[in-house]
Amino acid sequence: MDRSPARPMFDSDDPLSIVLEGIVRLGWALVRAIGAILLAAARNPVPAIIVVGLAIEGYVLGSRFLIWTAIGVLLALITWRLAAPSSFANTAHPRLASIAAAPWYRSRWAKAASRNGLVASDHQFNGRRAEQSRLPRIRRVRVTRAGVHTLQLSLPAGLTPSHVAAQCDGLAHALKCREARVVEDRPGRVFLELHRRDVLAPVIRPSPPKGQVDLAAVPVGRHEDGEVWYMRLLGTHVLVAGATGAGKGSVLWSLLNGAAPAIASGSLEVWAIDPKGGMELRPGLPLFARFEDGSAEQMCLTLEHLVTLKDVRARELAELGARTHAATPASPHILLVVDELATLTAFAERTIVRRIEQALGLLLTQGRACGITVLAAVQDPGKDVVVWRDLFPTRIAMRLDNPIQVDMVLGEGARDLGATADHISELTPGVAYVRVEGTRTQRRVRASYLTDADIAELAVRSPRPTPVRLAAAAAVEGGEVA
Ligand SMILES: Nc1ncnc2c1ncn2[C@@H]1O[C@H](COP(=O)(O)OP(=O)(O)OP(=O)(O)O)[C@@H](O)[C@H]1O
Repeated sequence: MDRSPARPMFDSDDPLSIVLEGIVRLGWALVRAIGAILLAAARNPVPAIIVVGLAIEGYVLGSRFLIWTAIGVLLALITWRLAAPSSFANTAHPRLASIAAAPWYRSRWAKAASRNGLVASDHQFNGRRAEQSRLPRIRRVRVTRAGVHTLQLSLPAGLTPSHVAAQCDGLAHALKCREARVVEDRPGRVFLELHRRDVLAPVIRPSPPKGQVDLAAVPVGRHEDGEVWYMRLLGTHVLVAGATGAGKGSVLWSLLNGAAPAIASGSLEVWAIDPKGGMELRPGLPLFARFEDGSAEQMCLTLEHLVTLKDVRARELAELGARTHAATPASPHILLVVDELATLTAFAERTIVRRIEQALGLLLTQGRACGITVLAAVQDPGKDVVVWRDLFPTRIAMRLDNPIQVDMVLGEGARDLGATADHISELTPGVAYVRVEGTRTQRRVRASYLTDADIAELAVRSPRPTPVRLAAAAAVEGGEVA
């Protein structure tokens, strides 16, 4: 659209030409206005139908009926709010809030975007200086049930989601919200999420046990948008990184709580290694098929047993011509939990360290197809741990000490895209950033919190069904079965 200063269409001072030009310009402005109204109606069909309905009613029945209609609608909404507050909060409130918020954001957007430098300009075009610049355009404003305001933006050529992400701080201040974050949409579009309050501030209670659990989506907490945070266990390994007190334990216990029906039915077997002397994991002993909190050598043996089991499974799969393991009670999916990866090798002799590293490397590189998932927690994602990082497809960044650690955990550029794990408050343990599978999008989440009593109840409710049935492991350890 050319917004350059008006140039005369007719090169003449003839009054008739001037009048004709005025008529053409007026006609064109009218066509554009009608087009804009139709486009707005197509994008917002419900408000458009309401406005058209009210206009017809006002025309046919007179303005008094319009007033009565408005009063009727207001009373109906108040009755709905009082009689069924949760249905109102889930259905009507987000829509009404979206309608109310849209004009506010549209009126402030141009100033907020241009003052934060979100402008695409043609510096030179065909040897001429460009005459215009463009801002991202708001396509839609939506308020979610959790109260997150989301602006869907169209990006002009020359701007990318990274440009918007880099200006999140400035946009948050300009649009009077606590935090702004970018979520990628399709090419040329992004969602700008505006968080007015921290919806993850209240402690989240664990979800009640379900009859069946899908190991591809185990509930562990809540997303910032109010949805359940599901974690995949099948076909992945999980790295949970966070400073001391960040709440790594709550991710682990929430996962075990969510997966409890599978543990009780025998389709998931949990092997636990607690190098910190069993302080974290020992309360869950009845859940574990194998538990080790002794010497580094014993922990090393446990890892090597699992490697042997992996080899047995790999051979069986090869004989069957299958490429991935299907969990059954006879051959369950195995979750190996290591509570502190760095401590595992910190105080061990060099030969043990080498054996541990070799076993862990084999499990991380070959375990997934054989139905083995490694979940490891680390306090410091420094040099020692970062070598393993790329072998963990699922990574969770809890409260970390500095921005460099955020990129160490989530990958290069994650901090710039909005994963501000170094800003997580010490008052909100369990809060973390996770990457959405298959995308560069990061989401803020919080794990549910199981008290000591909840953990004790979980251990009684969902113990493992039988002792470990690992012939291969027994062979390595001379017949010993945990
Ligand atoms: N999801 C949560 N919601 C609310 N409070 C939590 C949550 N997770 C942990 N906490 C609180 O924070 C404290 C520290 O949590 P936790 O021990 O799990 O941290 P950690 O990261 O495992 O620390 P460390 O590495 O030192 O063991 C807990 O005692 C608990 O009071």
